[in-house]
Amino acid sequence: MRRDFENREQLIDYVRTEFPEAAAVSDFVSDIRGGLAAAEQQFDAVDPVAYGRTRNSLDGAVTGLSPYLRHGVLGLAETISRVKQQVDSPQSAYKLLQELAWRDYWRRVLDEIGDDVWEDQEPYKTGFDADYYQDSLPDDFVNAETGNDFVDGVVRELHETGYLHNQLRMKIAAYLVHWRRVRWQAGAAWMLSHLLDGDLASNNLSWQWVASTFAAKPYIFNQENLQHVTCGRFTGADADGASPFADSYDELNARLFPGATPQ
Ligand SMILES: Cc1cc2nc3c(=O)[nH]c(=O)nc-3n(C[C@H](O)[C@H](O)[C@H](O)COP(=O)(O)OP(=O)(O)OC[C@H]3O[C@@H](n4cnc5c(N)ncnc54)[C@H](O)[C@@H]3O)c2cc1C
Repeated sequence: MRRDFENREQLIDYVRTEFPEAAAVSDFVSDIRGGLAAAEQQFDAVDPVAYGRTRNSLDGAVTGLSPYLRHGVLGLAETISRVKQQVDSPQSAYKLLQELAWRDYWRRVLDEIGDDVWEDQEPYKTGFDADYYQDSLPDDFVNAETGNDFVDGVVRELHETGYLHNQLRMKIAAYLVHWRRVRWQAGAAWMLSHLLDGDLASNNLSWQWVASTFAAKPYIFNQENLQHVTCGRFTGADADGASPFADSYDELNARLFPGATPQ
């Protein structure tokens, strides 16, 4: 493959020509830059202390390191030790180190289970058997035409940027599996094919965690939490103003999982 390009446009044209099938699926070009210089620039902006305080918010100080870790531009062990050097004591970087440890953990699970990462690791704890869930993604979902500002906005964001904040990944996964009753495998394959940091271990095992096939209970969220973590960017409402995410957690659990055994 060619490696010498005069500018980014030339590189983009080359990739489009070499991978016409990919260009046909999605022709968006993400702002995320590849390469070591971009990775170093991204690392220089990391603030482990602010990360610990704000990482769950869409406006939070998340690192954007995942594409570089995924493609080996930055090594995981090297990144962990560089983060520790940035702070007075590892305690100050606790949250960031913990998240990097999750990455390591998922990778080790994948090493053990191999291709079974596509199989349910445990039964669903939702009160439904795996057969209850549909195998394919609904058309209105993939086309971002559900009418719900959160769902359509997140689908478009993933298609256009190749990146989603962790909270958006968790919530869109929960929507597909628990509100639309889609098997997590269909959602995982879709997300993996669009993410610039697409990683079999982190992706599939996180989907299984949301679905409850690798966790003690399903992950869900409500409208209040959605609006809070997305800093008001999404209302979570449908075109008619109603929201499938309204209600308390108790009410949502009763509605979504009527046959589940209480935890
Ligand atoms: C449904 C779902 C699918 C996911 N798919 C992927 C994927 O394909 N590739 C991928 O790299 N991550 C995946 N994640 C994990 C996480 O969402 C991303 O690593 C993170 O959002 C990447 O953005 P960041 O680098 O700004 O993260 P930050 O929040 O800044 O985190 C720093 C680093 O810690 C690691 N990390 C953070 N959160 C997690 C986590 N929950 N699990 C594992 N490692 C974590 C990542 O290496 C990340 O780069 C997924 C999570 C969910 C819920």
